[in-house]
Amino acid sequence: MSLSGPAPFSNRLHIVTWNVGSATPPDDITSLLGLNVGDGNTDMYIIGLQEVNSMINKRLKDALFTDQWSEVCMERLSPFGYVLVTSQRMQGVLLLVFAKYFHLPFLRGVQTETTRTGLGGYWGNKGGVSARMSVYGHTICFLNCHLPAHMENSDQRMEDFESILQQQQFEGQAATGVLDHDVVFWFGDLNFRIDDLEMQVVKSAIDNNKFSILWEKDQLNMAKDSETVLEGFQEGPLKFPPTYKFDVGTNTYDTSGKKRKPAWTDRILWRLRATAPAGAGKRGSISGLTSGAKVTQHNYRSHMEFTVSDHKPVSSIFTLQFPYKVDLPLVTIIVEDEWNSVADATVIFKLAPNYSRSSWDWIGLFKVGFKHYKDYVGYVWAKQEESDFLRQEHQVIWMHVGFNTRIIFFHI
Ligand SMILES: O=P(O)(O)O[C@@H]1[C@H](O)[C@H](O)[C@@H](OP(=O)(O)O)[C@H](OP(=O)(O)O)[C@H]1O
Repeated sequence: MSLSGPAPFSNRLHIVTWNVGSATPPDDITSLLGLNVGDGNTDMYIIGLQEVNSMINKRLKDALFTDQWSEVCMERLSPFGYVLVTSQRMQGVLLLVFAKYFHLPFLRGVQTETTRTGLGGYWGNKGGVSARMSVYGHTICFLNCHLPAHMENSDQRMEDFESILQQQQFEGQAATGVLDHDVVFWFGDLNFRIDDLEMQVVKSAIDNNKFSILWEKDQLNMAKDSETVLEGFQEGPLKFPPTYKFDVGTNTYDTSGKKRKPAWTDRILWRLRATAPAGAGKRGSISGLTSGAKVTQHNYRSHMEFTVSDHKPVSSIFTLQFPYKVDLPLVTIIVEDEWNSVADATVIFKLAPNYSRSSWDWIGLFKVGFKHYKDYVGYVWAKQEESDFLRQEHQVIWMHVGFNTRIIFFHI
């Protein structure tokens, strides 16, 4: 581990949650991703969807991704240098985590979890999917939930959230449960409603931009006062109109026979792990290192322009700051020269002393603009021969590769 001086390290995250209501993706999601207004400084995109249709996308050859939403997100983000780091799907609940390709060597311990809570835990129409990783040495967990619908199920939503937290356990020492991570982002169609107030009162508050009248009757805000599991979770002010429920294709609240009361069902919250008091043992010392972690929310908004679903998408941009950065690569790849022939296609790699090799390690050759880690042009196994044990440098040679562009990664 290296402490690279006093300068804090910061990461810009763009998080989206959207219940897409089984719709096919709209042609253009540029504004949802802020690609039209951004300064290109976003480090990671985290996209949590609910009610994704399971229809197989025949255009996609790679069997890994079988839905149009993953494809459209990859198509939009890869030209900007974002690569899908991991994804997790549980029926309609989908989580996609993208990062700028040059961060990849420093995103480690990537794991995902799923928890079904529908039909008493047997059906994945409701529940949570998560992805965790360490980012330059700091543990982060992203949890995308779709909690039960309907006004009267507020307690059930809290119970399901607790059971998702209990059931999601990751391997390894650094962080085993969701709340053990340095930072947690919790988002999704959490399905909380606005209690008590009559439809007319809610609609008039919305029409007159007086959202604060509704805040205190929002079930999630109310639950924050009484539920211990919500301690430490923070959320920015809801300064956008409730994102549910709209007539599809319009910006008009539900005119169907169901007449659902508008609600902020779609939310993005975050939580910093509490720092253990001094002398609290091993955990305490880990916490000591992360005590300067800071999350700044730059915006929290809905996107009214998207009408394919009965929900509007919600997005938020955050800066994450940590007091230090672990930026020593486990593997250094050295390409000495331009490759002009197959014979030149040689790469030397050096491993950090603390890196324990696996026979599954491979080195991939990627085109600039690659979409995910299996999107390689070619790969070779980073095999370890007995005679290699004492060597610090190792060499691999590619055969049969094209020589257009290249990015090389060691896959752990
Ligand atoms: O698709 P699922 O997981 O089974 O759950 C449905 C989903 O949450 C819909 O949003 C909801 O419709 P509303 O948003 O209109 O309430 C529907 O309620 P419903 O049974 O009243 O149609 C739920 O059953």
